[in-house]
Amino acid sequence: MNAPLSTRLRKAPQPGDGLSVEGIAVTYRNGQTALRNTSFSIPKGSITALVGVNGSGKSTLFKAIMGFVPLAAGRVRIFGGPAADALKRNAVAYVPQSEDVDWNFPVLVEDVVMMGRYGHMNFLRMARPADRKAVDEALARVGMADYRNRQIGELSGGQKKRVFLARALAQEGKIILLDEPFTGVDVRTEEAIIALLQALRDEGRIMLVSTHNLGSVPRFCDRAVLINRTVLAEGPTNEVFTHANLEKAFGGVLRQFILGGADLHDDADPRRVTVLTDDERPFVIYGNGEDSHDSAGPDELDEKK
Ligand SMILES: Nc1ncnc2c1ncn2[C@@H]1O[C@H](COP(=O)(O)OP(=O)(O)OP(=O)(O)O)[C@@H](O)[C@H]1O
Repeated sequence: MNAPLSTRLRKAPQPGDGLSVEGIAVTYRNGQTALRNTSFSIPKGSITALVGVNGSGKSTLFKAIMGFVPLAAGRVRIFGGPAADALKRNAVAYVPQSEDVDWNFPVLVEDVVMMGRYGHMNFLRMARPADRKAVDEALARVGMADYRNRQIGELSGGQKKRVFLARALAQEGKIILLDEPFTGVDVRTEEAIIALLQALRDEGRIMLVSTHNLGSVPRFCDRAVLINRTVLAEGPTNEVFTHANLEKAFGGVLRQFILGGADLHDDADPRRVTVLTDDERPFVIYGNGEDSHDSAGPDELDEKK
């Protein structure tokens, strides 16, 4: 027998229970307004893509959630309370863009991951057995245990990303913000990171991932937020990731290829294949018109013909 409606409604994860960004604005000291009236919310146990052109405010949004930049308006709520409380509890982990990290700083891989434990330590920052265990587990989980005594600057781009992910895991962040985790990463590492994010989602964590790899988004992200200085569209990926919305988000920046008619079919089938890309991994749409959002990875294309 079905549970009463009230019980089912209570159990369904609600966006307000997770991360909620409510009408925020960020203006930098040089007068540049990077975000205005920006609102969206995402529930626990989900992966959300943050998508927008260069300079659309993705990194600024992460910094606003982390409290690194002041809000000129609005507020961020986490698990129904003020973001500052969740930040104090180390509930939010941030994996920055590679360009934002000084890789020449002489520090070992295990020390980088131990930094994730700082918030759990007292002011003397003396690592306890529980901290060392968390570091060991985090390194093992990203497949970097063998590199623990290497200098971080000696690693490849993909290995560095995995170490920073390990730092977020060691922190035991319930919300993990990842700024372009796939840039400069080979396909195998990308797959490994995606598998890890999916496992973390199944543990009930929230991941917000900025990416330019449009083709990957429908494959592993439950939701998407399209931004350009404000939110253009947000919600479940299959509703948000439409041709019309991507056009709105990217304007003339996207490269677009359309295949249809005799190039695609040997009958009068009106359906077309549209490939949108701003990066190496394109987003492929198959359907009748502008509003179709029947997406497929490039390798699925043959089956759809
Ligand atoms: N520290 C800063 N001081 C002044 N302006 C800034 C600062 N950081 C970013 N901006 C400006 O804010 C806007 C948004 O930048 P942001 O880095 O958030 O974009 P982004 O979407 O992350 O871009 P990308 O995809 O290139 O990483 C840009 O116009 C940028 O020039």
